[in-house]
Amino acid sequence: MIGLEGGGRVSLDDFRHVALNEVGSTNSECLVRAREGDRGNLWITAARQTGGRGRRGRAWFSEPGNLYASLLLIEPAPIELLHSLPLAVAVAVHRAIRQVMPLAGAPVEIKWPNDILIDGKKTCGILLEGESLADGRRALVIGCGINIAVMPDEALYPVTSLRNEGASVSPDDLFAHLFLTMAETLSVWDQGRGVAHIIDQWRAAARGIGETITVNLPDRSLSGRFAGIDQDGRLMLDTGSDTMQTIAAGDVFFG
Ligand SMILES: O=C(O)CCCC[C@@H]1SC[C@@H]2NC(=O)N[C@@H]21
Repeated sequence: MIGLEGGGRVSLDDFRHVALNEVGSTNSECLVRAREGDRGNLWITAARQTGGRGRRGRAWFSEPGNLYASLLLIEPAPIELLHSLPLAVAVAVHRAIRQVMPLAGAPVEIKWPNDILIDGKKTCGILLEGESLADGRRALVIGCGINIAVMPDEALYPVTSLRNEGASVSPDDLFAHLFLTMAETLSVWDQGRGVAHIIDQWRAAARGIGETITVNLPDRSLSGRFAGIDQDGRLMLDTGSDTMQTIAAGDVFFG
C-alpha cells in the first residue's frame, strides 16, 4: 500500500499491465476491454499505434520509439468529483518525466490542463475518454503519449522529445516511472477528496500563471492574464472585465 499526505491508499498490486507491439489506439483497446467486463486498473501500452488519437479529433503521431500508454479506470470517483482527475493525471505524468530528465535539464512544466512541456515545447499529450457501459458502470481511460525518441515534423505547437532534451530513457523505463507516479498520485487524489493537494502540486508545476495568454475556444479566442485554476480545474482568465472568465476547455497559447 502507498499511504500519502492526502490520506488515500492505492496498492501497486491493484494495477495490471498488458504490453502490445501494435494496436489501433491504446485508449480504444482499454474501452473494448471495459465493454468486455474488465474490472479496471489496467494499463495497456503499445510500441506503435496505427490510429492514435489526440484531443479534438486530431490524430496522434504514434511511430515506434515513444511511449503510448493508457490506464483504464472503472468508477474512479463520484461524478461530481471527477473534474479534478485531469489535473491529477498531469501531476503524475509531470513527475514521471521529471524523474528521467537530466538534473540541469530544461524546465518541465504543465500547460493547462494537462500537456507537458519541456523548455516550452510539447513533449506529452494526455487524452481522457469516458464511457457508460451497458451494465451501468462508468469507464474512464487516461491515455498518455510521450515523445521519447521521435516526434512529428509538423504540429500545432512547438514540439520536442525527451531525447532532444538530453534524457536517455527507453519507453519501458519511462513506463516503469509512470506506473509508480500514477499510482502514488491517484492515492493522493483519493477519488477527488485530495483535490487541494493536487491543485497545489499542479500550480507549482504550471507554466504561465500571471502571464498574458490566449485561449482558443471552438467559436472564439480570448486573451488576458492567466490567473490560475479554480477548485474544479477550470482556467481563470482575467480579461480586464468586471468578472473573471472561467474556461473548462480550450487551447492555450503563451505570449
Ligand atoms: O491531443 C493530445 O494532446 C492528446 C494526445 C493523447 C495521445 C495518447 S497516445 C496513448 C493514447 N492512445 C491514443 O489513441 N491517444 C492517447
